[in-house]
Parts: sequence; C-alpha cells; structure tokens
Amino acid sequence: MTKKLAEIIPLNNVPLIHCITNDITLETLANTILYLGGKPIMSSDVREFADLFKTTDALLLNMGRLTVNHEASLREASHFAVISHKPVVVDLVGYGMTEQRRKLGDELINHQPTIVKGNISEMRRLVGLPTIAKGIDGDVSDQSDFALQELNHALKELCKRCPKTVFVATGRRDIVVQGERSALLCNGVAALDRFVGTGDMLGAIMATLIGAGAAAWEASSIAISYLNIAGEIADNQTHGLENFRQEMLNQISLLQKQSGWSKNIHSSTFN
Ligand SMILES: Nc1ncnc2c1ncn2[C@@H]1O[C@H](COP(=O)(O)OP(=O)(O)OP(=O)(O)O)[C@@H](O)[C@H]1O
Ligand SMILES: Cc1ncsc1CCO
Ligand SMILES: [Mg+2]
Repeated sequence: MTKKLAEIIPLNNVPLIHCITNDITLETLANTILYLGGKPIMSSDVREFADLFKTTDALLLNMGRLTVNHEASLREASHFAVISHKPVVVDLVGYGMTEQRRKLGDELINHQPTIVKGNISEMRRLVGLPTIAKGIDGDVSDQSDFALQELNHALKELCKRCPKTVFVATGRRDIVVQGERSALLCNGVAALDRFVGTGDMLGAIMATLIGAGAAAWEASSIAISYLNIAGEIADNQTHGLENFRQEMLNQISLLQKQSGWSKNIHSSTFN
C-alpha cells in the first residue's frame, strides 16, 4: 500500500544510503542524509560492494565529476543493485554534454533504476530534444511552457520503454513522470540554482526516502517539495548566497518538525 506524506517525513526508520557521488558535494550530501534522519555511507571502492550491498537500503549513483574509477564504480554498483533488487536513484549530472556521460547515463538507465533525475536541460538531452544549455546547469530557455510540455510528452514516451522508472526534470518548475502520470511542481526560489549541488542534494533526499520505504513517485515528489520549501524559508531569513546555503541545510533538518509544512506544496497534474 502506498504511504502518505505524513508517514514518510519524518522518517520512522534510519535507512542506510550508499552514495557514489562527486567529490565537490560529497560532504553536503552526507549531511543532507543525516539531517533528514538517515545514515550515509560514501563508498566508491568496488572491492567493498559485495559486503556493502548486504546492509544498505538504497543506492545513489551521481555521475558528477567523472573519472575512469568513478565511472567503473557507478557501473559495478548499478550491476549489484540489479541482482540485489536495491532501490536506486540515478542523477544524470551533465548528461549528453560529453559522449562519455551520454553513454554512461544510457547504460545506467538500461538497468531500470527506481528514479532517474536531472535538470531540465539534461533531461531534454536524454529524450533527444535540443537545448543550448552549457555545462552542468539547466538553461532558462528550457523552462518555457512550451518546452515543459514538450519534455513532459517525450518523458511519457520514454516511460513506455522504462515502465518501472520515475523520471524527474528539475528547474524553476519541476516535472515528475511515471507511466502515463505526470505532475508539475512549482515551489522553490532562484537562489537554489546559484550554489553548487542543490540537484545533488535532491538526489540524496530521494534516495533517503526510498531507502526508508517510500514508493518512487512519492519519494520523488516529496523530496522536491521538501527541498524547495526549505529553500523558500532559507531565502526569507538570509542575505547572501553563503548564508542562504547554510540556512538551506539547516532547514533540511528543521522542516520535518513542522507538521504543516506540506500545506505549502504547489503541485498539479501535468497533462
Ligand atoms: N529558479 C528556480 N526557482 C525555483 N526552484 C529552483 C530554481 N532552480 C532550481 N530550483 C530547485 O532546485 C533544485 C535543484 O534543481 P536544479 O535544476 O538547479 O538542479 P541541478 O542543475 O542538477 O543542480 P546541481 O547541478 O547544482 O546539483 C530542484 O528542487 C529545483 O526545483
Ligand atoms: C561543478 C560540478 N562539476 C561536475 S559535478 C559538479 C557538482 C554538481 O553536481
Ligand atoms: Mg544536477
């Protein structure tokens, strides 16, 4: 049976989340998981995986700062996840920006992960739509009503090939798609796009929620709303981006204690 939001946050268990992620935001991700009430284990050493997979509750695969070793770790962990039926979040950082990232992302998706996420421009590249985005950030031109509709339809087509996976595209507005169903989420503030790793943090929150037993759709949409509403509160209370970043993480730990936080969610069905 599907769990309701109040049964998902605050967590009622302490899931162990195995993260293979980039070294730029590694510590931020470990703290995000801890502040939410989970436990992180950051390990990229393939020699440990057989043992690790016996005790972890979910896996985060973030393509982040690619290296030969990082890529090998992501591939190997993805393989272990299939054979151990571990819930997996794939974060397609920089998908399609280079051929290496495109090939790796495609291979990870072929393993039918639980959730696949990227910013709106990474997700456009994934479905073969054009974008002028550069680097790892989403481009504002991919945020128009038309562009969002286009992406929504293309993701629904992709869902026919990957019926088990929830696809998430993030930006000023966020899209969550599973099968024929899709939602548009409209919380958040512009400052979220102005410090590094908010997308990475979102992947860590999603992995924590599926590790705690939430279904993929609920984990995806609740994670987006939770992070974005934490961002709205932090933005109201701070001045300057570094203060915002700190308060944002502070709010990740605090928001779960406010029982009414979900009343501020702006979400609608996206046809
Ligand atoms: N302009 C904005 N207005 C409101 N919310 C935003 C905005 N930009 C990003 N967000 C929110 O910030 C989170 C991260 O989204 P974003 O698209 O910036 O990810 P990303 O590009 O993968 O980030 P990064 O690569 O820095 O980790 C999402 O929850 C998204 O809703
Ligand atoms: C800046 C940057 N470059 C590769 S990964 C990363 C952090 C955001 O994912
Ligand atoms: Mg990202």
